[in-house]
Amino acid sequence: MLEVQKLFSERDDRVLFSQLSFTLNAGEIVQIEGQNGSGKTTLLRILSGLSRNYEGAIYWRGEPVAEVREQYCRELLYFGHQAGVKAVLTPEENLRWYAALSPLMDAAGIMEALQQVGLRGFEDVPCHSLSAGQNRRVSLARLYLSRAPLWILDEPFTAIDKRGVAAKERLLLEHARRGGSVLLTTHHELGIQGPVRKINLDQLAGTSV
Ligand SMILES: Nc1ncnc2c1ncn2[C@@H]1O[C@H](COP(=O)(O)OP(=O)(O)OP(=O)(O)O)[C@@H](O)[C@H]1O
Repeated sequence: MLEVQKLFSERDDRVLFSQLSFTLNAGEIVQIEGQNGSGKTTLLRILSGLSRNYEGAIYWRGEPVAEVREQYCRELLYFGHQAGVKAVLTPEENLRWYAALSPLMDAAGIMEALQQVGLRGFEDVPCHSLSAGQNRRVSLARLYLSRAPLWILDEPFTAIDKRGVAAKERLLLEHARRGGSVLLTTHHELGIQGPVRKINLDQLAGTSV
């Protein structure tokens, strides 16, 4: 589904990765590993179309991403470092806003999604009154609503407690079993028993995998 060829990126004259090539297939979960500052977020931002700071080629369903950008963005769910939640809105309003932006979000499932992330009872509370972990949970609730085939998730488990992490890991596995693909970074050791492939930027920058 997603193919990366000979990707090169540098920051402040420091090469983060070069000649980085890999494929993310349907039904696969790929974890990008690497030490702090190795370029994981940079890579995910490039693949999400948020950064053009790269050389190399990115293909979506066999087509250069630049030529199918609209379709690619529609089929992509990106979860970044920031919770991406509007503080003045409630959890329910935030999810309705997301659903209005994406045709691949199931607005009818919002209350169930809030239940799944443990936020029933908080649906009407402005997000500025919620904790950091609860705000991350509002954003993570999008995973329960999304029918986007490609999930790119940057540190999705930050500030999430153990039970929450286990539930999200199950969700990633279900997504892969339905034929979806997941590309994620996490410093947390994944407990997923399934199709997880790892790419270590420390070891593999400059090579093909
Ligand atoms: N806004 C920025 N301006 C300039 N350089 C930056 C910026 N953000 C990151 N960098 C540089 O790019 C490099 C890669 O950063 P990146 O955030 O991709 O690393 P990471 O592997 O995700 O790190 P972490 O595990 O700490 O989240 C870092 O060494 C940093 O010096």
